[in-house]
Amino acid sequence: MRTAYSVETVRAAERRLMEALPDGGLMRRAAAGLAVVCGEALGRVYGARVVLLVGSGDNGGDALHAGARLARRGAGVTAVLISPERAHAAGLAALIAAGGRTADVSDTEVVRRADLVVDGITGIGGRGGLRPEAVPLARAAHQGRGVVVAVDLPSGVDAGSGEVAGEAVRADVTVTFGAYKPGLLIDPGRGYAGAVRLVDIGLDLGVGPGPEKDRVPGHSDHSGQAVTAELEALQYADVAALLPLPAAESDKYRRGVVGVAAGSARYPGAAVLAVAGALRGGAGAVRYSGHSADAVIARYPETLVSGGRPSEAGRVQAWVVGPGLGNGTEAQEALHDVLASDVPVLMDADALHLADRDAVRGRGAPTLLTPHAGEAASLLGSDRAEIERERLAAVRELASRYGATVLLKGSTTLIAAPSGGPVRVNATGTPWLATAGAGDVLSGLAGSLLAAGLDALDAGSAGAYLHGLAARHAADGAPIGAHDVADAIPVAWRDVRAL
Ligand SMILES: NC(=O)C1=CN([C@@H]2O[C@H](COP(=O)(O)OP(=O)(O)OC[C@H]3O[C@@H](n4cnc5c(N)ncnc54)[C@H](OP(=O)(O)O)[C@@H]3O)[C@@H](O)[C@H]2O)[C@@H](O)CC1
Ligand SMILES: Nc1ncnc2c1ncn2[C@@H]1O[C@H](COP(=O)(O)OP(=O)(O)O)[C@@H](O)[C@H]1O
Ligand SMILES: [K+]
Repeated sequence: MRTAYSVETVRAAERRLMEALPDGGLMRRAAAGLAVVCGEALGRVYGARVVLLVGSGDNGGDALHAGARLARRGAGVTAVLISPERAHAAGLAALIAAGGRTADVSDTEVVRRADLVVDGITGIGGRGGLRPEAVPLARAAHQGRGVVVAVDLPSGVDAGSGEVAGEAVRADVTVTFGAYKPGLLIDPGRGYAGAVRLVDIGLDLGVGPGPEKDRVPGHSDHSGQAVTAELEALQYADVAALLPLPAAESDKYRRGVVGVAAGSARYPGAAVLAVAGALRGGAGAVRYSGHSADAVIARYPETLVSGGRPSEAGRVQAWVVGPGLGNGTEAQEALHDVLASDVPVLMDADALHLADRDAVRGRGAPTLLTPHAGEAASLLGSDRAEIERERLAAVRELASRYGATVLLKGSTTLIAAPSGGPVRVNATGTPWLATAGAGDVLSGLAGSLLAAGLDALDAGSAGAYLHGLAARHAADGAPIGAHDVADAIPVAWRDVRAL
């Protein structure tokens, strides 16, 4: 499990550690790790042209100390000081003592010519996008020939949310200290970070190795304070441990039956795609209820179809409702039946528009909502752009309002439980997944995992993981249709289980 912590949590852990270390000791650790990654990025340090973009806080101090190390190894190091009078004094002295020099903030040419640009404008203390004086430097770094290494996080990215208000540095590599920050894992910030390298500076966040310990919410650190991760990203091994596997005594019913209430005369394809996902999600059988039975059977003859209402379809262990359902009376009846059932329900697409909030909140069994940003915006009375800017806040707000687990789709997929706790983030997707019907496949897949017995948070996050991985396998650099994603789900399972 990869975890990210809030800025407040990281700062508190830093304070505790700083008290135990000599003055400047923590920054020297950070700078040493940063210099190692810079050296790797350069390949050959001796004779390289290194430019440091130095802001007025400790982030600039890290850059200056790392620059001093590179200068001692024979690099030509120039520090562009954005506020010369406020630059980190000890860092600047170390750089000058090591033979480095300074340049004026207007000198974008030196940035353009550098082999390596180290972005130390702002770290976790940054607020808002880059200020105007820093923008030309960030642009020059992007346009120049050198590799860009961001210190702690790309300047201009909000550490807590990934929001980018205005411009931000585009890094090839980000060297982050002590713990991942949410802004490195959530778009748009994630898109600015490049490859993220975590440097251990000895912070104690109460996090041990292995997924079990990481998963304990409110795990206690040395000071006795509860430390809860802000975000969790499942890794291969975590997903492998969650996947339902048939045992010797399994039969199709014991593996779980998933019901799919989807499709309409107008949108039969959505039913076919949801069933396609459901058949590959680990349930032993898929029941289909609705008006697209002929289309479903034609493509997937193994489906148990019924043309009546979901309440007449027979026993299932979880329902998927919504894709292509439409909004007529029959759609409302189907949704009513499904919500009245005592099994977990995944609601997607039209079901999200039709559902009454109190009906969802009042359910005894778990509910998983899977909106994309547009659907989330209409549920929250907001607009799509705002949801995409502040995904973390949006998914938490929805989970709390609906008393349900919410999976917010998009370039970054986030899954939040109604009880709070760490939000899951999934990064296996690819922009090739932005294709019509891909969400229908996900709803079937995650619903099938629910029917097989996973809880809503695990079903959503393991489903999103497999879905993204399947898309990567299917696309492999070329456009794909949603059915290709469904076809590649077994490849993704094998990939995860191969560990
Ligand atoms: N704490 C520790 O133990 C350790 C911390 N470490 C390092 O310290 C970093 C945190 O340092 P920090 O707290 O000094 O804040 P930092 O990120 O440098 O930025 C604040 C400065 O930037 C300015 N500024 C703000 N917004 C801006 C904007 N949009 N555009 C431009 N400028 C802006 C703001 O100026 P002001 O608002 O006062 O005018 C203020 O002066 C952390 O990320 C890590 O790298 C490591 O060494 C490990 C040990
Ligand atoms: N830029 C992107 N990068 C990665 N995944 C994406 C991107 N855009 C969309 N997706 C994923 O593609 C799927 C699209 O689902 P959705 O928006 O519901 O489409 P549809 O309604 O056509 O099925 C979701 O799983 C979403 O997370
Ligand atoms: K930075």
